[in-house]
Amino acid sequence: MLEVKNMVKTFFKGTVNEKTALQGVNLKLEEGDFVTVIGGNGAGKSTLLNSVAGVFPIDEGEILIGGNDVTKMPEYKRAKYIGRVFQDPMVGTAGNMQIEENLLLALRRGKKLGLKWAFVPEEREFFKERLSLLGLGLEDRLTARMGLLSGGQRQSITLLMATMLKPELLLLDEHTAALDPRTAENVLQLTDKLVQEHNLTTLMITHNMRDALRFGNRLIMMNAGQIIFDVRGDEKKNMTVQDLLERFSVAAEGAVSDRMMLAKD
Ligand SMILES: Nc1ncnc2c1ncn2[C@@H]1O[C@H](COP(=O)(O)OP(=O)(O)OP(=O)(O)O)[C@@H](O)[C@H]1O
Repeated sequence: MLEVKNMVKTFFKGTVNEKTALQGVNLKLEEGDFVTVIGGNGAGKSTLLNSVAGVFPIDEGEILIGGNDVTKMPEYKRAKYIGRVFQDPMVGTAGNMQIEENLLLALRRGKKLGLKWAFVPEEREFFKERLSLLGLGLEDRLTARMGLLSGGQRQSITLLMATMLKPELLLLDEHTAALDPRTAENVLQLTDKLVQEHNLTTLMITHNMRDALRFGNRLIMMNAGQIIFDVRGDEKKNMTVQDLLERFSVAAEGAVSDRMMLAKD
């Protein structure tokens, strides 16, 4: 589903600010793998997701999504394979458009919309059905402006949109970090439900080690642009936050970031 081979990314190459953010990353995800990604600040987690999404070109290596070599494919073309949700709830949806218009955009992704915003009745029914999954009563507010909704409501709709046409790959970059704890938990539960329901291959960055252990079938830990730990299945299930911290301090010579420590409980 996703294969990353020897990926290298250096920012500001040849200048005093040169920074190698990814130092030969290799990663292979099987269909339905739900992988949580942890690591300290500046470890390269976002750069990994951004490189896969094609936000910038990589310096070395190869990226294959669903068997297609996308290494040199521009971001807008790669978008047909990828669903993304970012940290900022304002980014994934258009605030000045209605809920149903946003959903229609997601449903017709990659197709020409034409001049008319003609809804087929079945599409409205489908949107209502999908929105009712959220348990937020939004199925009765199809024509409400997205900008009027709370961060959690917007992030939930962004998730629905990102998964509406089953993507080959779902990329979640700390998508609950800007939400209050209760809302974050609801959005995480929704994420898990959608990932299981559609058997989505998923990479989810989180700073919360408990969440990294609770969700997904596999966990990778990054440090200094490399994957330093990759654990799955029962071994992951049986791990504790303390085990993770120990792994991290051994591999990263004690460089456990403050945010990771804070996210311990
Ligand atoms: N667009 C960019 N331009 C320049 N440098 C960048 C850019 N994106 C990331 N970097 C640098 O690359 C390194 C890795 O950053 P990245 O954002 O991938 O880390 P991260 O693990 O996601 O960290 P955090 O948890 O703090 O978000 C850092 O040194 C960062 O400053």
